[in-house]
Amino acid sequence: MSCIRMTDVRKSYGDFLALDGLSLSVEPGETFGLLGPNGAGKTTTIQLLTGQATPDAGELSVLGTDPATEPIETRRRVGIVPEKESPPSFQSPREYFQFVGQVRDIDSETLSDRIAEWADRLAFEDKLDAMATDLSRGQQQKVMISQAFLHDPDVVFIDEPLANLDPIVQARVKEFFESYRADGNALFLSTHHIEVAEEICTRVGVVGDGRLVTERRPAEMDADESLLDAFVDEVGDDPELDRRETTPTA
Ligand SMILES: Nc1ncnc2c1ncn2[C@@H]1O[C@H](COP(=O)(O)OP(=O)(O)OP(=O)(O)O)[C@@H](O)[C@H]1O
Repeated sequence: MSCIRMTDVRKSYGDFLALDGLSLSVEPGETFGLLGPNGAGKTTTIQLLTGQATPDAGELSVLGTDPATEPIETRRRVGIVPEKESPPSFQSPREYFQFVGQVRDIDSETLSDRIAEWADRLAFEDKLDAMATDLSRGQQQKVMISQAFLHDPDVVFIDEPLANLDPIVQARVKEFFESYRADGNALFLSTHHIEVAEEICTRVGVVGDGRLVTERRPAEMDADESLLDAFVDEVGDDPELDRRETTPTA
């Protein structure tokens, strides 16, 4: 069974058609990357799949749950690192993780082991008890990545997974992603960094015109093919896509 399935999903904001029949699926063991121009609908797609927004039409399924009608059940099963979000400013990372542990029903021994494991993996043990407001952007990103995996979810959604991370931490995150994927879980990433998508994704989809316009498997691409060329060919001349105004019904 697919971990993630979207079929003919449409989503408008007022008159503005953000998704126009988007279909995709992600299987266990995949790292799926979503590429697309600014405003193409990547964040909207993640919001729909994680129960933060509801579609106007179409079908959604995440680990056998429907995020539109069972958002709490979906969020219990997945991890999320949303775009532009930080840990709560007046909590320490440890306090925030304890809160996540309570909401996600993680027993205290397991939780303290996982906090230690993530602080070690991403090298922020010395900041575990600092106020989040005093952390750098990169340190906040480390906390946000860690919280997404604390409850051992089967699918994790991350917007710009390597943003603000130094090269050593990036390497550790990539190594973890690879083992997480290889264990039969799925990662759903959204990024503007084509080289990141090329390096860490097993499959990449390009969104344009509110739909998935092409897909590539980086490992299977010919030496003379590039994801950048595929991206430019499909969406390069149309950054603010003229489809968007839905025709008013008189
Ligand atoms: N709440 C909203 N109200 C109105 N329009 C919205 C809303 N949220 C998103 N949109 C519009 O829907 C389109 C898709 O937005 P979305 O954030 O999904 O794009 P994106 O691919 O994540 O963009 P970026 O790469 O710039 O982050 C954009 O044109 C955006 O302006």
